[in-house]
Amino acid sequence: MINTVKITEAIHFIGVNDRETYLFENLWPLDKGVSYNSYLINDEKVAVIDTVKNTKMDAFIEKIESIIGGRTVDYLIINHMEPDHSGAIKAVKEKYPDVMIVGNKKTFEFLENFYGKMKNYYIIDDGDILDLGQHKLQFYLTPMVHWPETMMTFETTKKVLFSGDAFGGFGTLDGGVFDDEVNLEFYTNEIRRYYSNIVGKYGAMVQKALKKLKDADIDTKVVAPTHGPVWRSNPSCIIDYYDRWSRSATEEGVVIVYGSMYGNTQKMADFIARKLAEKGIKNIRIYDASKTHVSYIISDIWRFKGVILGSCAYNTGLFPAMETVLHKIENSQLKNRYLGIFGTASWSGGGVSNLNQFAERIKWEKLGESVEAKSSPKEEEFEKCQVIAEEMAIKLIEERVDQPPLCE
Ligand SMILES: Cc1cc2nc3c(=O)[nH]c(=O)nc-3n(C[C@H](O)[C@H](O)[C@H](O)COP(=O)(O)O)c2cc1C
Repeated sequence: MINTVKITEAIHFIGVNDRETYLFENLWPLDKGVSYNSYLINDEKVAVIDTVKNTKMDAFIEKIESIIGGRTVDYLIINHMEPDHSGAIKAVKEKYPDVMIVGNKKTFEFLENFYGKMKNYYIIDDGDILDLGQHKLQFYLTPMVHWPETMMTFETTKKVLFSGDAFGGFGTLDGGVFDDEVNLEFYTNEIRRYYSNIVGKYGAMVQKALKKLKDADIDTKVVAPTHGPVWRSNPSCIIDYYDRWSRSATEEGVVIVYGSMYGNTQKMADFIARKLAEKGIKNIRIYDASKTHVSYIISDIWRFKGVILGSCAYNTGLFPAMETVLHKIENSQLKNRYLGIFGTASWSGGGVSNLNQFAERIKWEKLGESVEAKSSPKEEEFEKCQVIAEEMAIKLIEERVDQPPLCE
C-alpha cells in the first residue's frame, strides 16, 4: 500500500522524503533531511502541482499511479523550476505524454534551458484561472520568492495555497505531515533556517507577494509548501512568521559569534554573554564560527536584534570562519540590528579592523567601542566588553515588546 495523504477528499499530498542528501543546494546541512512536497488534485481533470528531485522520481510516479491508476495526468503545474521540484517533470511527461505543462512565460524559458524543448505548454498570467471540474486553480505570480519564475497556485473552492518554496523548510516529514501532527518548534526553526539562508535576501519581494495575497482576500485555509509541513490548523502562523522575517522584525536576544584558535577571543565572548545575562537578557546564543555551520548562525541572527562579533587576527585579516559569516550577512542585506565588536591580535591586527570595516558597510547601529586585546584580554578590555554588553542590554530592554512565538 503506497503512502499518500489526503488534504481533502480529492486533494492529495504526494511528497517524498530525502534522508540521503547531506547538503541542500550542496551548501546547507540536512541533519534531519528534507521533504520534496508535491500535490495531486483528482477531479474531472487530474492536476499535479510541482514534482520532486530526480533521485525520487520512481517513488513519486508510484504515488501518482496509486491514486489515479489507469487515468492520466492532465495538467502539471510548475510553481518553481529549481531542480529539487522540477526534477521529475521528464518522468511525468514520459508516463503521461499528453500532459499539459502549466507555468508562466518565465517558467518555460527555465524549463527549456534545463530540460530542452517539450510539447503541450499552457502559459498562464497573473490571476488566470484553470478549471479542473469541481476545483479551480488561480495563479499568482510571485517573482523572486525565490527565483524569477516563482508563482503560487490557489485552489479556490477548498482554499488551499500551493505556495512553492515560500513557507517551506528543512526536515523530513516523519509520519506527521500536517502542522497539527508535528512538533512545531523543530519545524519553525528549520523554516527560519531555510528562509534566512535561501529566501531572506529577497525580503522585499516576499513582502510584495504577501501583500498580493492579502489584497486578493483569498482566506487561505491550508498552506501547502514544497518543503516541510502542510499548514491546515493554523496557516496564519507561518504566514505571519514570513511577514515578520521579511520585514527584518526581531525578537529580544543577542547572538555572539566568534572566531578563535586558542581561546582568548572565546574568553571575551563568554564574558560579554555573562554580562548580558546579568542585565536581564535571556536569549543569548554563543557560536564558535568554526564549529557551527553558518546557516544555523544566520538563522539566529535573523531572529534576534543584537549581534556581537569577535575575531582573532589571522594572517593580517579576519579569522576565516568569521569571513564566511560576514559574507553571508552582507549578502542577505539584513537590516535593523545592534552591533558590538571584539577580538584579539598579537602584532599588527587584522580581525577587529576588518570587523570595523564591516560595521561601516552594513550600517547597523554600533554599540560601545570595538575592543581589541593584545593576545589575551586583561582588565581594560574586559571593562570595554562590559560596556558593549550593558549598552546592548539597555537598548534591548528599552525596546522590549511582547513578541510571543506565533505557532503555539
Ligand atoms: C596562523 C596565525 C596567524 C596569525 N596572524 C596574525 C596577524 O596577522 N596579526 C596579528 O596581530 N596576530 C596574528 N596572530 C596572532 C593571534 O591573532 C593572536 O595570538 C590571538 O590572540 C589569538 O587569539 P585566540 O586565542 O582567540 O585564537 C596569528 C596567529 C596564528 C596562529
